[in-house]
Amino acid sequence: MFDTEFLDIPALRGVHGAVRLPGSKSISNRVLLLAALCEGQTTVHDLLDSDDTRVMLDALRALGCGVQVDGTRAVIDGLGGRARQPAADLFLGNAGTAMRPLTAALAVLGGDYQLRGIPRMHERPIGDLVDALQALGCTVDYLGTPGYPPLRIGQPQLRLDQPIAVRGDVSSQFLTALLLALPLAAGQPGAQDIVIDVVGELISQPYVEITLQLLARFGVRVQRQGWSRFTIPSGSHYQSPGAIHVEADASSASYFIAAGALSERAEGQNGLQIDGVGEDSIQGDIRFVDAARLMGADIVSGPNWLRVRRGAWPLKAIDLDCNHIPDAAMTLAAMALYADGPSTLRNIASWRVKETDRIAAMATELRKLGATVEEGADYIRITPPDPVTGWRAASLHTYDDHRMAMCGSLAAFNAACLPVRIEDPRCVGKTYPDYFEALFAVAEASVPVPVICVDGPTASGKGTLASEIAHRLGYHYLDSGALYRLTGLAARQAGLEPEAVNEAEIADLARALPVRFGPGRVWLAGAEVTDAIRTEAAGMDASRVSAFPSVREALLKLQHEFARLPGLVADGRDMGTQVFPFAPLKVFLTAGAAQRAERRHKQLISKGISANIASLRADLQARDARDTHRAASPLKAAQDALLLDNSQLSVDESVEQVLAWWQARQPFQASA
Ligand SMILES: Nc1ncnc2c1ncn2[C@@H]1O[C@H](COP(=O)(O)OP(=O)(O)O)[C@@H](O)[C@H]1O
Ligand SMILES: Nc1ccn([C@@H]2O[C@H](COP(=O)(O)OP(=O)(O)O)[C@@H](O)[C@H]2O)c(=O)n1
Repeated sequence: MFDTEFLDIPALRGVHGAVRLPGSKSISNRVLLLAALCEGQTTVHDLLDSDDTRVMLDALRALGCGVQVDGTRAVIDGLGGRARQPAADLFLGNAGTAMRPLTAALAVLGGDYQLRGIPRMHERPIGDLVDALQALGCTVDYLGTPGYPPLRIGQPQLRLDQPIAVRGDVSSQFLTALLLALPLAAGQPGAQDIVIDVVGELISQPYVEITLQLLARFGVRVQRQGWSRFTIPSGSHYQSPGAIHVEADASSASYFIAAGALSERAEGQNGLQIDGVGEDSIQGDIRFVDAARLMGADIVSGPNWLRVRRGAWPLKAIDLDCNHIPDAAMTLAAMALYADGPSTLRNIASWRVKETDRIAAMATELRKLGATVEEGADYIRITPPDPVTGWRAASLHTYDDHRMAMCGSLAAFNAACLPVRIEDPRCVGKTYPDYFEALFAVAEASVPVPVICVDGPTASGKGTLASEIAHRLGYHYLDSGALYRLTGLAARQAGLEPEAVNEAEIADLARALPVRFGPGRVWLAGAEVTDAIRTEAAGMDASRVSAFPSVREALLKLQHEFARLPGLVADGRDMGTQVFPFAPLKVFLTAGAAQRAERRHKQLISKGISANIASLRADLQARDARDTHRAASPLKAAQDALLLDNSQLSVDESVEQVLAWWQARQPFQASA
């Protein structure tokens, strides 16, 4: 997951290959609650691992439920219709799929519970559900603003002989919450059939359909008359199905369907394969496929998969009632940027009460990209920018809303080849923590991937600076010196002295270096050598093998492979002069020999290695001399490099300076 302040996505040409989607949020949280309420143990496979599911799991633990999670597999010991903890204070973040059904289930079970979330959760209405629960005898009180969480739940005096009325035109989650909770009462001795009447037109019916299907999996068959009356038969009770698989998330699929439809078609490529969900999915958002087809996407489907590529181009503008796909419809708004005229998405009033006011947010951000946007109480109309001259490089605010961030990434497919900045990319953690990684794994940039080079003499702080810049930008990091150190070590292991007579053999080793990098660690031929390549002797060997032109040539391809989306920071001696000569920012980092010797001394002492400053200084000057005077790629500043002497600067000051240089070269307007 990208944990950076912002993420810059270079312009993208297309996507190809295959992507496997994470589990559905709606199904995951419903299944977790049902598994907790039922009798027996349930193993949940392919569970989504995200902020919202973590919130639900924590709540279930707080209620005394046995919960074991191992990646995407969870084993839940059902409570058998009783909360084991009669009192609890539950923090539910911004997860509507946890707040609503837990409120209903706990209100029906009774106890002393408080349910709260982040400030935005306290602005999301829940009054219609509370009204319905109070009418049937539950005790639910507001702890803050009436009509909104936080809530306090007490003991109920249930009256279930009359039909229960619930509004269906604000959020279908209220009905879902009651449908999940009331079977807990239907199984009690002497209980009658429980009838729920929906007041107003029920929106988001497909989500209710998911609820009904999952209830059936847990042994409760609800009878439905149209979409207005639901009957839970007396005697219903929850029974574990033993094991259950969560389908991949159809809403998450929408971003890749859109990306496939926006991709330039290339010879020999067969579009993007999306695994984990097919057109026969039980999730309502799969109907996004039809909407994407209306806009021109070329989509085929099989059991549990979809394949997408560009069909009509530009996309066709649409005028569509999106009530049946409220979440995925946001993706249509992003696709509308590429249409042949204005597109109107209607009947989307529910957008206003989601993670943020999504109509207002979408209008503001699409305007920044150059679109003309009209918004109404329950619709949005988007006129796309001129494909070549109308686009702007925008820094998109994401409102702590995962879908705003994922939709924003689709702006990177613009033909003007402008990058797009996504602020707070971490917000995708709500439903799809690895969204950007998944996108970058299948995406191809339409411009060279941005590279920042940091070259300079030994112990000037290149590694420290470059890895911190990479961390701050979410870029990959290449420690090119490590490749020479690895080559030196591989030569030693093969019994080869780093001398000219062995150059050809050492170059052969370098060409097929069996190396693997992990965060802060490195392996050579399967054995970890993170520390072994850091000794001064290994540094000296590295310096010697690096003087051989054929070794440098052999390592070139490997170094180029590090330049992957979204970008790279590379440190070494010749990053800016030889390896990445077209890099948009080159920094030549220096510091006085005395300071460098002192830093290296401190670094070694802190690792428990004894060292002498005078001999370190002599060594580094010898290394400087060899690196500077060798014929092959000598150490020197590229002509267009910016010089940074950090003798008197702290690490932070150096980092801020380089970030400021980088920002100054970006085309983004600051976000208001
Ligand atoms: N600007 C700086 N001020 C003070 N110490 C620094 C600075 N930059 C790096 N250092 C320290 O100097 C040591 C050597 O830095 P390193 O990044 O390993 O250098 P290089 O990669 O250039 O050989 C490290 O212990 C690091 O913390
Ligand atoms: N791009 C690079 C990186 C390192 N090197 C060589 O490899 C040796 C080890 O690199 P390093 O970056 O780990 O070394 P230090 O700067 O930490 O001493 C250096 O002394 C250079 O001689 C190179 O020639 N070209």
